[in-house]
Formats: sequence, structure tokens, C-alpha cells
Amino acid sequence: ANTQFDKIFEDHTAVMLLIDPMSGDIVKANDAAANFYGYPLDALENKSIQEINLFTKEQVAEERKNAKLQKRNYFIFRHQIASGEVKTVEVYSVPLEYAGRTLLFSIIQDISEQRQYQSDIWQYQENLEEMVDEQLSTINAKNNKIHAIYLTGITTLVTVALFLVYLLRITRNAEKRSFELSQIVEQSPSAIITTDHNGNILYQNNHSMRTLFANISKNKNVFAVLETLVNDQTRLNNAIKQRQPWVYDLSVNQGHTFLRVHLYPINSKQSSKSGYVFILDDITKQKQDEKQLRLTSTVFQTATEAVMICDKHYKIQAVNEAFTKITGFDSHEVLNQTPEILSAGLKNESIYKNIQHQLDENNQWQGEISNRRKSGEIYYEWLSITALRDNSGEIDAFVALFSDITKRKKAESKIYQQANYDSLTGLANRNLFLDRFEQALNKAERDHSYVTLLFIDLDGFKHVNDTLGHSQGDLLLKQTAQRLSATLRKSDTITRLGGDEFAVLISTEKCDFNIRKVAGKIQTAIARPFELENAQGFVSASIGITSYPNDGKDVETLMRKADSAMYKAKANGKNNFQFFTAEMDEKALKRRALESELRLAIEKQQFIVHYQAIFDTEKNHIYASEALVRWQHPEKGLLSPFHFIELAEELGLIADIGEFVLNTACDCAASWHKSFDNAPSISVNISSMQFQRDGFLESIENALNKSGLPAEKLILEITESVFIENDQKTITQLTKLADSGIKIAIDDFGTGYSSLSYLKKFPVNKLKIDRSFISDIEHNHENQALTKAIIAMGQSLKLEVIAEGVETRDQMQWLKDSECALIQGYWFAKPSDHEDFKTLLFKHNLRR
Ligand SMILES: Nc1nc2c(ncn2[C@@H]2O[C@H](COP(=O)(O)O[C@H]3[C@@H](O)[C@H](n4cnc5c(=O)[nH]c(N)nc54)O[C@@H]3COP(=O)(O)O)[C@@H](O)[C@H]2O)c(=O)[nH]1
Repeated sequence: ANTQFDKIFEDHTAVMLLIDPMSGDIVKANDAAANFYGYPLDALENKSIQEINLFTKEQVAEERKNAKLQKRNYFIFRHQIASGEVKTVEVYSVPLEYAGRTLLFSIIQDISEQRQYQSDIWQYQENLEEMVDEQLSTINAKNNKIHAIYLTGITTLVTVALFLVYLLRITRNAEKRSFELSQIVEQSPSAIITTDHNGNILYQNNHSMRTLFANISKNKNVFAVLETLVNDQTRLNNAIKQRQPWVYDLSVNQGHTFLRVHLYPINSKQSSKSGYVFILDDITKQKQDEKQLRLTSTVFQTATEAVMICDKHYKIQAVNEAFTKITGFDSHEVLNQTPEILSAGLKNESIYKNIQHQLDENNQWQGEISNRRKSGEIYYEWLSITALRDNSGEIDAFVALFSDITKRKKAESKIYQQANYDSLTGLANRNLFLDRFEQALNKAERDHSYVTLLFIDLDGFKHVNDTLGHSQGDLLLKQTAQRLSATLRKSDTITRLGGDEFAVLISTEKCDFNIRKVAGKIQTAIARPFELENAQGFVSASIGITSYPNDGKDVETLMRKADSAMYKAKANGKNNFQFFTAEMDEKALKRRALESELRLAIEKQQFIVHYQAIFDTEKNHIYASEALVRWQHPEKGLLSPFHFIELAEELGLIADIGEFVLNTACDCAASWHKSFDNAPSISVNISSMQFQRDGFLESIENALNKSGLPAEKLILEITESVFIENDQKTITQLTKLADSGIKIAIDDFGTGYSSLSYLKKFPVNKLKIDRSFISDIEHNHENQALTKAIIAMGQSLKLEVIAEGVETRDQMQWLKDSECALIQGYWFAKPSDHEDFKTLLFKHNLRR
């Protein structure tokens, strides 16, 4: 499963790291990460995250707290890249089982640019919601401001009208009303200045004297002042020349204050150039509001998150460009619709109810929901909604912000799939299975119910793999998964634990359900022939059964006991099921004890080698000797390989033991070589695992060099299983061994695989007829026929044939009469230690 994960991880364009949560060490990084951080991949994988994250321990803890409070599924950190530049990043982290370790799988997203950009245009990064909130009020205020502008205009016009009336009254000497009019002008919120036709001030109202207009009025000539402040002089001059009204927005006080200047010519009957009236208003606030509105609108339109504003009836009032980009809907298609337009048939009612409830209660809701784009495609969004209330506390509007998290969700789901499901069969993997097992036990404990575990191992699967190839083996495993799924209920958990091991979990309310029937159904389903690509595959199921609470209360105990029961089913001839019994536990315990003793034995070198003669009945001398390992157990005495070889193979310890035997045997054989003219060869058993191990040829070469034994005197006994691999490595290794003079013997010949073509293909020198054919050779005609056939085949292929397990003179004679002169067995000699073997040699072979 890791290989697939590795591929996705390495090829992904998102920045990804696997981090040891304890040390912070970066265990694995992808190319995207190397690019982003600017380090070569291996240098990055030698760093710890603390070297990159500028947050102190305390700051990291604080950020974690904040993320939790804000219910964020990501953290925001500051990462320093190789160039020294500091990036603001969002880090999404999940724990992940990887290569037997629990690591933090982190996806890093650079948000620096986005942050910087937003920071430039507005202090938006602090809280986008607040911004839009403010924007909303600004939008509302805009209407008010338009009113205000109208009002100012009207006021101005009214003021002008009043002033004209006022002047008219002056010219008509309407002194009666002049006091009243002067009061109105004096109290106007606008600064009002009248000038002669050259701009010299004739009159100015109170306001203009008191406020910043006082500075202007000091100059006594308005034209002169305006010349220094107005950029567009031509328009001003034209307006003066043509005696046209003129309006201009002035920026004074280093841009902190804005004035709107209205110029109106005053025409009198006496002169065509009577003068001017200037009305000035402070429009600084208005300008600021406009600027803010512009900025807010830019933020609204350029935000990377989609923004949707709804009125209190949930009718959409405004959306931004990001909304269109994510949903595919243009604003005119959604305005005055409810957000349900986005769900288009998706069953989101209960989520909407919950959102409504949360908004009523807390004014806020955020979470993950799925919606549909206009194209119909489903997408996932992270949505955050805020309810805005008016002064009386009534909901006035809703602001929804959302970002498209579909890509991230897909990546997460792929990773989840890999972490929890078996990629070959699609069944739950061990990880998910253990989790479900734990949950099932917790539930059973609460409900006083029952959980049954069936541990299934396929019998004969290795044979299918070895003979038909791994792809056919994989096909068989897939079909096994399908058969199990079809046989069991949906509520049952089926898992592939690894290799050819499957497990089934069944939760029941009562303990009296018929588990025998279920186990029987599984057996029947598996025993049916499997239709593979070009052949049929045959396997059966050995099943071990345990149940909660009878056999144990925790996952580990129940698994262990089911495993023991399964071994018992194997030992009982396979293709059957066994319920766990206390006696099995004892056996399993013994096995575990033996395992640790065996490891200790290797460490403490408790192995010795015995030698058994292979006798040449024609030449009457010892032709060779087989080296046989023994375990000098500190308490149990001398143990035969039958007690430990199988376990050593299962545990992968056989290669270490084998190497010890090889070295010891070569040393002894080399010493015989020095003492005898016709010194025997040494025959050493090589397990398939030892043969396949890297460095095997070197270990043979070392043993020969160290001992000084000629290569021709070494025989390697291998079983037919080595040839089954039939790969280039096997051919190359055997050829190299043969080229160096070493002899190859096939052990237990006749019991293994049927294809004999390998005898021609590989450089084999000797066949050792298995002792099961010899034990009753005097009476068993079938074995006689077989043995004769092997001897004849050996002769025609020019292979030496050795008969194993010769216990009686009659067996020896039968073999001799059948032209098989080389024999090994208790009749001539049992295996013995080196000293006794040497005595035997002195008796039968010629001393130098
Ligand atoms: N990979 C390795 N396998 C090894 C090594 N040493 C031994 N073995 C394998 O263990 C199996 C058991 O070996 P052992 O108990 O030593 O039995 C051998 C002989 O004692 C026994 N034998 C010999 N003659 C007779 C006989 O007349 N009757 C009788 N009942 N048994 C007899 O046969 C065993 C040798 O068999 P084989 O190897 O097939 O020639 C056994 O499979 C060993 O191969 C080791 O170092 N590495």
C-alpha cells in the first residue's frame, strides 16, 4: 500500500511532508516541497520542521489552540525557505501509518501572496468577515451618502437662491427683510464668499471666517488663492471669463482635507461683470467614504474566497467574481434566488436547518458542505456564514464566504482510501479492521452483545503463486475477496490482513448464532475452483474462530487466539475450521517462547554441526558427508532441526544459521582434506531463503577462501523450490557456482514439483532420492518403479544419484543391485559430531 501512497506523494504537485511527530524530523518530502523550500530533496529530508517553522514552541502551541477554537482543520505558520524569504503557509496535517510508524502527513499551502495582496489593499487579512461586514454597512451607507450629496446640492442651491434673493433685496433696499436674510446666510453650514469681478472679497459669512476658509479669505483675493490650488487652471479661467458656474473639488492640508468649491457669477443690471459668489463645503468625510467604498468593492471583487450576501429572507443580493469562478453562476443568474440554487437536488435540508439554528443562536456557522456547480458537478466548499443584525437586534442580512476544497478533499479521500483499504481487493485493510474491531468490542461491552472473529488462511496459495505466477495469485486473492463479500452479510466486516490471510468480524446480539454454518459457507465458497487467466486455481480455507467475551476481551487477545486456532486447523489437515481452546493457547505460547529462545541461540552461538556419511558401496569408502545442524539448547539438550528449522525459516533466521553451518562445515572438510587422500566432499543444506539472499555468492566464496577447501569438494543441497522461482537471478547464481567448480545436489528429489525441465536448464550434478521412497523399497512396487526411473534418468542425464534414509542391508542391496551405489542412512552411519565422524573416516578412507 505504501508503494501507491509513495507514488501519489512523490508525483503530487502539492507541497507534502511526512514528519515524525516526536522529533519533528522530516522523514519524507516530495519534489514540490523541495521546489518550494528551495532545498535539494535529500537536504530537506535531513532537516527538522523546527528549522523551517519560525514559530517558537509557544507560538506553535498558541496557533494549535487558535485553530482548535476556530474549528480550523489547518494551522497557519511562518516557514523560512532556503533563500531566507519567509512564507506564510497553511498546514493541513493528519496522522498516517507509514512504514510501520505513525507520522504526520502534512500538506503545505503558500498563502503569502494572497496575504500580502490583501494586506496591501486593506487590512483584510485580520478578518475577512469583519471586512465584508463593514462593506455591507458601507453599501447601506452609500445610499445615505447619495442622499447626503443630494442634500448638500439642494442646500447649496437653496443657499445660492437665498443669497441671490438676499442681494436682490439689498439692491432694492428692502431693509426690512435684510436682517433675516443675513442671519440665514451667516448661519449656513457652507462657507459663502462674495467677490467683485476681479475676485476681491466683498463679503464672507461667519463660517468662512471661523474655519479653514479663514486662511483663504486672509488673502483677500479668491482668484489668487484658487490659482495655487486648482490643477485645471484653464477650466477655471474659462469659467471666469465666460462667467459660467464652476465646481471644483480642492485638496488642501496635504491631502487631508477636501473642499468642494462652487463659483456662481452674479450679474447686476448695472454691470455685466458684477462679481461672484463662492460657496465652499467640506467634503472630506464624503471623499473618505467614497475611497473606502472603492477599496471595499475591490476587496469584494478580488477576494479569492467566494462572497455571497443574502437579505434576511435568504435571497441573494450580491456575489463576487470568485463566486462565479467556483459555482459557474453569473451574478444575474443567482440574484434574488435562495442559496438552494447551489444545492440543486443534493439532500442538504438537515444541514440547512442546522445552519439556520446556529445563526439564530450564535450569528455564525462554519463547516464543510457539498454543492453543485452550474455544470452539475458536485464540489466541496468550506463555508463560513455570519448573520448581520440591525440596531434592534433583528437579522438584517447574511454574509457567506466559501472556498473550493474539492481538490483537497479528493486528495484526502485518496489518502484515506490508501491508509484504510487493501489496494488489491478493495477490502478493509488491517488498519481499518483493527479500528472496527475495537469499536465492535466497545459496542458489545455496552450492549452486552457478542463479536465473533474468523481468521482465514488460504491453503495452497503459495503453490498457485509458485506455479502460475504472482499475477494469477493476485487474481485468486481478488476473487476470494469477492466470494467472501458475496457469502457474508453487509454488516459483517471483511478484511485482507495481508498475503493470503483474511479475517471476518461478525457482531451479534445473541451468542447462539450458527457460526459453524457461516464458517462452512466460507469453506465451500473458497473450495470452488478459481477461474484464472489460463488455468484453474485450487485453494481451501483453514479457519480459526474466537469470540468476545468468551475467548478474550481485547483485540490483541482475540486475534492471537484466532491465529492459534487457525494453525490448529492447518495442523488438522487444512480445509477445516477450529474454535479456540485453552490448549491451543499453550501451544502458541510455547511457539512464542521458542521464537525468543531461537533468537538468543543465534546471539549466543548455541548451534553445532553433525556429519552424516554418504557411502559409496562400490568403492567401499565415504564419498561425502552431509552437514546437519543441531541446537545445543542450555536446558533441553541437543535439538534436531525438526524442532526449529521451520520456525527459523518463518522468522527469516535460517540464513544466519545456514551461514554458520556453511563456514563450520567447510573448515572441517578442509581439515579432512589435509589428512586423507580420498577425503570426502562436504554437502551443505541451503534453504531457498538463504539462496535468494543478497550476498549469498560472496558468503560461499568467503567460506572457501577462509577454510582453503577446494570448490570441487563443496556440494550445495537445494530443494526444487529454488528452481520454481526460475528467474534470471537463480540461473545466474547457479551458473556462477557451477563455473567455480561447486556441485549442486537436489535434495528430497521426487517429492516436489512435477516439471523436470529444470534438470536440463540448470547446472545440476546430483539427485538425492527422498527417504520416503526408500523406507519400504523392498516391498513397495510403486516406490521401486519410481526409484528405478530416477536412477535411469540420472544415468542418462549424467547425474549422480544418492539414496537417502537407507536403514537396512536389504535396502542397501536393492539399491546396489539397481545400480545406485551412493547411499546415506542409519544402516551405514547416523549423523555424529566431528570427532566420531573422523574416527569413521579413519576406518574407511585412506590416510595420506
Ligand atoms: N537449511 C538447512 N536445513 C537443515 C540443516 N541441517 C539439517 N537440515 C534439515 O533439517 C531436516 C532434519 O534434519 P535432521 O534431523 O538432521 O535429519 C537428517 C538425518 O538425520 C535424517 N536421516 C539420515 N538418515 C536417515 C535414516 O536412515 N532414517 C531416518 N529416519 N532419518 C535419516 O535425514 C535428515 C537429512 O535429510 P536431508 O537434508 O533431506 O538429506 C532435514 O530436512 C534437513 O535437510 C541446515 O544446516 N540447513
